[in-house]
Amino acid sequence: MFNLANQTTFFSHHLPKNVIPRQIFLPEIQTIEIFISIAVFVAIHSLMQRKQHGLPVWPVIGMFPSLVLALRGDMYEWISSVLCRTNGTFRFRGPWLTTVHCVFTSDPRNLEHILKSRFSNFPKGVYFRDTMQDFLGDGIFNADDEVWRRQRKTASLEFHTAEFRNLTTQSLFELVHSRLLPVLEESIKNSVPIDLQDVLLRLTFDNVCMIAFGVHPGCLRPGLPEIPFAQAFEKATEISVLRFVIPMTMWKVMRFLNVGTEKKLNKSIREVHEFADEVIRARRKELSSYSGENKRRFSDLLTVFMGLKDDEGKPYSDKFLRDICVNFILAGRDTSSVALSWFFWLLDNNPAVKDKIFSETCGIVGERDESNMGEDRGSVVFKPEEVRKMEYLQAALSEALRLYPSVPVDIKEVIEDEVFPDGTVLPKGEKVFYAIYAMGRMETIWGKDCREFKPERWMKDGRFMSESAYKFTAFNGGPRLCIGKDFAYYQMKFVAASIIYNYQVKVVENYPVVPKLALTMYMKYGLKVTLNRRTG
Ligand code: HEM
Repeated sequence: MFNLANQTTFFSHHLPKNVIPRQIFLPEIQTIEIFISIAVFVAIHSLMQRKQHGLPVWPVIGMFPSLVLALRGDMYEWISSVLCRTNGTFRFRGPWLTTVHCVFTSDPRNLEHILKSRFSNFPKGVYFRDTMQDFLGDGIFNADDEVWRRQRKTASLEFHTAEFRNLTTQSLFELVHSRLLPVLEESIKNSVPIDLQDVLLRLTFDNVCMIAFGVHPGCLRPGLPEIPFAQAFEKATEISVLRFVIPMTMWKVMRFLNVGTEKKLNKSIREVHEFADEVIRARRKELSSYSGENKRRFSDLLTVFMGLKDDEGKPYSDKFLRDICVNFILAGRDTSSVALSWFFWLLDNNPAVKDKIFSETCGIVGERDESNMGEDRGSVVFKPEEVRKMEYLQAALSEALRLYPSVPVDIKEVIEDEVFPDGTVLPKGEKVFYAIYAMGRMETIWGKDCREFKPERWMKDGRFMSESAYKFTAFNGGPRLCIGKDFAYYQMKFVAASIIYNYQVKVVENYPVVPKLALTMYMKYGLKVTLNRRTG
């Protein structure tokens, strides 16, 4: 029979001599038992909620433990697995009294609803604006309503002018032939692997600075020098995204005290802004020395916006001009280069696709008239009309973006109570994350082979066939469809074709390739490759 007195004696025999045995009373044991029973019940109940809600829901802290665990691994794969379990939509419940609550979706019907049918009810919203305000200010990515509309209209018009097209293609041509290929040649000469992601980031950074500012920071040149502005820009995007997973009050307090990640963010943003302010000052000075028609020789966005007036008929402030440029750099810098990095990694794993792209480029060069034949391989420059003909390459790039979209997750906020087409109820103020990365991994959207890299799924009768923007959302959709989409395809095709036509690219064996948590889908450790010149 259970005897409490005997139990106490048993314990006292086994205690070191100098420890005075403490009496354990029945009520105390009962309290412990009750406490353990409650804990077990709560744990079982919370874990059982995983079936209904996709994740365990704990009292007070909600699903936060799962998020913390996910942050230590691959966040995008984690979101995808939860969305696959929950048929494409789930509600994330964070700790009580925090802002970490939202809905995740990857259902194309919901995406069409958000991005097109009910566009005005799903702005970027206060939460996104608050989180990104320090870095992006009132620039196009961070703006809604009139502030967004005005920038969108002006930029869209400018992107379609002949001067702008000339500026972008000319700058790209020079970057590839006078910078990229010499840098790649240097790595062959020195027989050292090269970080292709770093090289591509430098290329698109120089290219987009030309588009936004009309200046060339010179990131891509032999020796690959460190450019403080580019480094600060990267740090600022990386740290800004952390604000989405830290409770708002916490990062606001850290910002106020200027400590931890907020201190680093503050420093990086200051450096980005100082660079932009300097360019703006120099441009104003330069423009004031020109008159009339001479001003037309600048077709970058900064100069275009400098010539416009706000609602009150006043020229835009330097701060607003800075925001516009910083946002365009963010839009055009990382997106194409990280997409190209994933593309080259996928080609390394799929040599048959690489061979097909090489054959396509050779076929196009082969169609040139006799006078151009016999050109040295390195001196072949693809013309815009030839780049447009590379349909299989376009399919392969689209397939890479389907699996590794440059913007893996995007966010909107609901203004008025709403119901998604899949029945999910969204109260006013709810934050909605649409998981573009997860969409590429949904069998319900792309079929059983969704995780395979198959450019052929984009080809029909030998021609590239695009997909609905609500199924393939790498470039967003609806009124906020990426302004730079056509240019981005041109840029990626030109760069990819120039590399593949000239070199065999091989990823260094066993090189770790994993995504990094940032606004855009960087490879955490870059992409180390070796190059061999093609001959013949
Ligand atoms: C592979 C390359 C690219 C991809 C995957 C891409 C993707 C996207 C996505 C997903 C958005 C929506 C972002 C949001 O609203 O939160 C977007 C917007 C935008 N993109 Fe791109 N982009 C690419 C290249 C470019 C380039 C090269 C430029 C310009 C030089 C550019 C300019 C813009 C602009 C200005 C917006 C804002 C549109 C708006 O809010 O109205 N993009 N892009």
